[in-house]
Amino acid sequence: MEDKLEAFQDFYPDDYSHCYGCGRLNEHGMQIKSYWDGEESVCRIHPRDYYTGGMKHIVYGGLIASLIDCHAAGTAAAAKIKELGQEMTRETMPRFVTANLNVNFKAPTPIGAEIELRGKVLEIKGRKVTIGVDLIAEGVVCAEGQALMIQVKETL
Ligand SMILES: CCCCCCCCCCCCCC(=O)SCCNC(=O)CCNC(=O)[C@H](O)C(C)(C)COP(=O)(O)OP(=O)(O)OC[C@H]1O[C@@H](n2cnc3c(N)ncnc32)[C@H](O)[C@@H]1OP(=O)(O)O
Repeated sequence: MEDKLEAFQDFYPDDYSHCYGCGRLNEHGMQIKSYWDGEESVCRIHPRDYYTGGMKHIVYGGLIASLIDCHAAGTAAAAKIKELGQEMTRETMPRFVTANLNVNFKAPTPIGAEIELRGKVLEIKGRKVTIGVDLIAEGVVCAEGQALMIQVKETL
């Protein structure tokens, strides 16, 4: 039976599905899944309890940056295809890589809590898409990120 395609990352073709953060074919990765929620994108994940950042009860900052990065990459692809007025398919989905990523760590992110990432499309300018992402745990915005994503030329 064919897999149910729903999340942005499910539309990445196999060759582009090995990312540690979002590749559905990376069995050791986080395999995050991002979706539209109105004009925003959303991703929810429960990081394993060994992703600790120094102290046992907080999440490692590098993981936080990875989550923001990969959610922004998926949101950029979904936003671009929406701008083009096309449907997401494995044939049409554009691929984006990170050119620049900034993260402000605002509060410790508790281990064990569900993390919600909420993405906003800030700008689409040709191949360049800028995404803002809030990382929220237990109702607190623990980190804010902004990513400049560039569309891979072969997928233009
Ligand atoms: C090939 C990789 C495949 C990945 C598949 C992903 C699948 C999904 C997985 C998701 C993975 C999750 C995410 C990950 O982890 S992705 C992994 C981490 N990221 C990378 O490894 C990317 C490495 N960098 C590159 O490959 C190239 O530099 C890219 C492709 C980004 C651009 O090189 P390219 O030759 O294509 O384009 P260009 O140089 O003509 O620039 C074009 C425009 O962009 C502007 N600009 C460029 N850089 C910057 C900057 N730092 N700040 C501000 N602006 C910048 C530039 O001024 C120009 O603007 P304009 O003059 O047009 O106005």
